Amino acid sequence: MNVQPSQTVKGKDRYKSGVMEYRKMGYWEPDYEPKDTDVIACFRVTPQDGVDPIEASAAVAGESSTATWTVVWTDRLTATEKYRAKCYRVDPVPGTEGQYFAYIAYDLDLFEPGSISNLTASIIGNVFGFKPLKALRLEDMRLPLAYVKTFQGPATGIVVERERLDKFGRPLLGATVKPKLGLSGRNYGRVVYEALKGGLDFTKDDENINSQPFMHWRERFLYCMEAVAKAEAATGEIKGTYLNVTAATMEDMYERAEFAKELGSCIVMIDLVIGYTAIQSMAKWARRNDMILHLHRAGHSTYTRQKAHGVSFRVIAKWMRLAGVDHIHAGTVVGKLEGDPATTRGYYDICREDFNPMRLEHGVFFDQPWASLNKLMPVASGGIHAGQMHQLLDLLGEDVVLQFGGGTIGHPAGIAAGATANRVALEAMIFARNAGRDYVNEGPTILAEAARSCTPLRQALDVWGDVTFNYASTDQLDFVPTPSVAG
Ligand SMILES: O=C(COP(=O)(O)O)[C@H](O)[C@H](O)COP(=O)(O)O
Ligand SMILES: [Mg+2]
Repeated sequence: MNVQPSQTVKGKDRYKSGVMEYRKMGYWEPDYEPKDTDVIACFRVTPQDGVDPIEASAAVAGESSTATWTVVWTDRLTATEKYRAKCYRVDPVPGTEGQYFAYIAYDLDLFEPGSISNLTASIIGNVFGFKPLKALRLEDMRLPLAYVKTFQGPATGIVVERERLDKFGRPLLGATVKPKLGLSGRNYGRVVYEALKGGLDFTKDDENINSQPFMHWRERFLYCMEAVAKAEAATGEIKGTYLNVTAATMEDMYERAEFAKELGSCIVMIDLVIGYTAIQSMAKWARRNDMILHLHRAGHSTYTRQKAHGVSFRVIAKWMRLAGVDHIHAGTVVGKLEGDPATTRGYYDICREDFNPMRLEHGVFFDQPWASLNKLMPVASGGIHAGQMHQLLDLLGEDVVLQFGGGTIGHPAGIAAGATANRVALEAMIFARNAGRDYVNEGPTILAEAARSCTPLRQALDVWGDVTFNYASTDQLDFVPTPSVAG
């Protein structure tokens, strides 16, 4: 592919009525140097057959900022050179035919401060349906410091969460109550009590538990908080249960969250499907009310999982850190759901670092400052069990919630035994790590040693020790971008 110089039409020809290619309208500017205050997006563009990649990329810049399909004279009433997004670099995706990484810079004034809805209405607004493109994926974004500063960020943050829970030096342990649907409030509360008493720090509602005929929300909240209080009394530890306040309206969500607070809960939960504005509203509520806010990423795989089309989860993670949730499901690598190790590592870094350096090997395309926004606790959940503890600690680190739903509740000796197995496995692994042992390679031995004096752990290893989910990932990093060939 040849380098194409700027083709922006200058002078009065630029505003002559009619259709003009996007690259001629000023949306392809290979000499443009992004400003520190620009928002930058990297898209994976798959043009239709016969469509020039530079023109396709310029069109993405145009349609996600100021352009329409034809020249409009009203551009001249604005500072159009400033407001036009500029595609300044296009690289072929190495090893993949017909796909290109397009880098686009947006002036900060195009965005309302502190609004994910406004940001996304531009960046992923119309452009994903644009006919000359076969597919489009938002791979990553660089959010400038000046913009990051306009967001609240995580309501509580990892440091304060640990202080409130009085738990340090190890991952937190949780479990999703199963079955997902159908339990009555009283039976549900029993699961919560058993799991917390057995050694977990948290239990949680599943993404689709709201207020159904078999258990209305108040019933669930009452039984769950009774279970938390009893488990705290029995163990002397602080416990929590993520009460899912997801509902049809903001008013309903506030009502549920207020009730959770009234009952003494330290945490509430929402689902990603409630939408960006609702998430930001709940984050502000959580900050005002000293609550931890857990986000389940329900629905994300509909647009994050396919490499060629949609939005990478690393971008969703960035948006959610800005939006202000405290927990986010970010993948397990070894569990039942999609999670390439290198890609997942990138997500975890986005949640937990104060500054993300560009790390192409983890899919992170840009340096990203976080301006001291609180850190976001990643949550690993989905088909994990005690036999993987060494791998989980190695892959995911210490600031993470490990959630074993089936891997607690499905234990042959019952829920409390399942929780104990997980707690003992975790503490044995942390102890081995802190004692300087090679816990990754010796992991199975360390677990077997611990299981000698812990029957629940032995039973868990007997049942699940060999369970793995080995499938090809659909969202692997297939590239280390080479220097630009067009820009
Ligand atoms: O119910 C579960 C896990 O249950 P279990 O522990 O029984 O498998 C969660 O909804 C998923 O993990 C979400 O996935 P993700 O965390 O990837 O968003
Ligand atoms: Mg679930």
